[in-house]
Amino acid sequence: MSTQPAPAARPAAGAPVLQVEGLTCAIGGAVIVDGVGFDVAPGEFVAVIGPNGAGKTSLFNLLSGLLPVTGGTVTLAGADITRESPSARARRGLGRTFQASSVFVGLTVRENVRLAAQAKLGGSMRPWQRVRPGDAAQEVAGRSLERVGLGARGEDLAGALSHGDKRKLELAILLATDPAVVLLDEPMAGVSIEDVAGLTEVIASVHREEGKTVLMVEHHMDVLLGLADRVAVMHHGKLLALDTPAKVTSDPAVQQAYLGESL
Ligand SMILES: Nc1ncnc2c1ncn2[C@@H]1O[C@H](COP(=O)(O)OP(=O)(O)OP(=O)(O)O)[C@@H](O)[C@H]1O
Repeated sequence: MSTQPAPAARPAAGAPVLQVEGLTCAIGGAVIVDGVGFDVAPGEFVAVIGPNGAGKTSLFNLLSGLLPVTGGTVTLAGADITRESPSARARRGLGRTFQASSVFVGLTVRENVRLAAQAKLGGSMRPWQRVRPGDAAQEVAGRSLERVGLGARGEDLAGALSHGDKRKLELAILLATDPAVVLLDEPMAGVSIEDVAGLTEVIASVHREEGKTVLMVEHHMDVLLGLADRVAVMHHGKLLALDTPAKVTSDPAVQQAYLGESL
């Protein structure tokens, strides 16, 4: 394993941090993502919406390298990453959360974050590693937990957290790897109504105060309206619209795509 921390993705001045061109994925005769193209500026917040089965998660899987690209390109900070492995993309600063919760429930909250920090710093992935004073991974873990409002829960088992707090923990794990571009796949999925506002505020502050570029799949437009600079609408694997939340919600083609579902 390399002992050098990977450099964060940094585009040339004025250039997009993420460029997607003609992105296509055909599996077994079905085209699940079809010629999708868009640019994302550094620090921008782009929401990705669309009816069920529209291709939102598949788009994220293509961006993070979990699905094979069969056409088109993905460029991160000027580097063509289309054929790179998920871990190579992560080292370049492309971070990702998943629709389903993915924390180690048998480890403490702090250990979960510390593991990610250790991996980023090029150290061991052993959760039982002895912590020394001034330990960099421990400090990163502490800062990341404070960042998401879990500073007081570090010694609790991750399995004891509420679903909403597990989502915050996933965000802290992601932040510990210091990604430049963050892909959040339905971070509100399964979160109770009471927890949605708190989680929304955490995501907003991470975006606003740390200048992270965020792409977020989300079904609820009310959550997105206050967060997103632009909204990308997927439909049948294609990019149907990409515009401000107000323009997208009043777009007749988008309303037609959502016929029978709430926008
Ligand atoms: N690995 C795969 N192999 C074959 N088909 C797939 C694969 N992954 C996704 N699909 C198909 O691609 C289409 C898009 O799925 P995807 O999960 O990307 O949609 P989505 O917009 O994220 O939906 P939802 O909002 O329900 O999560 C679906 O028809 C799905 O069955």
